[in-house]
Amino acid sequence: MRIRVCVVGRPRLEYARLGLEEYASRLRRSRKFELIHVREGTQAQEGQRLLEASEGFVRVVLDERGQLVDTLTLYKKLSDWEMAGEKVAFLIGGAEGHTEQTRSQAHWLLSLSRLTLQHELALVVLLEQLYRVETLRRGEPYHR
Ligand SMILES: C[S@@+](CC[C@H](N)C(=O)[O-])C[C@H]1O[C@@H](n2cnc3c(N)ncnc32)[C@H](O)[C@@H]1O
Repeated sequence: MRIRVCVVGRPRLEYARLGLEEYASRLRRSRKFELIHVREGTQAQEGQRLLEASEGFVRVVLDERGQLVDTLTLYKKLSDWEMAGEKVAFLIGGAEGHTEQTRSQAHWLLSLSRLTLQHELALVVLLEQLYRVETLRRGEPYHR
């Protein structure tokens, strides 16, 4: 299945760049995985760019107000979409977060925690979870 992660701007924090490279390279080994950086701008412009970058994909909008799930539920959701032949895009907002317009276009609003995370940190957490799901799919003993 094709997985696309769309994020506002490029990571500036060193630790985020390292985490991102680590999990993105692990994911690319076995998945059609793409990371799209959209240009920063006003909140509305960023929202529009995220929507354009995820056109034709099932949209999972990352937002602290979203549904809190465990890793196995995320795995099940992705497996169901894979069986249905869908491609899935995860959208991470910029410093101001998502607009109501972006949230209204979500197939699923997903929360990683009730805490507000800096968006580069949210990106690293998301990629680690996608990698974790990938190891479950391959039957590897990473998730415990
Ligand atoms: C700094 S946060 C934006 C905070 C903003 N005040 C808001 O209300 O959304 C930037 C982005 O990181 C992601 N993010 C931060 N915390 C998150 C969380 N707990 N769960 C899911 N995504 C989160 C979201 O995509 C969010 O749009």
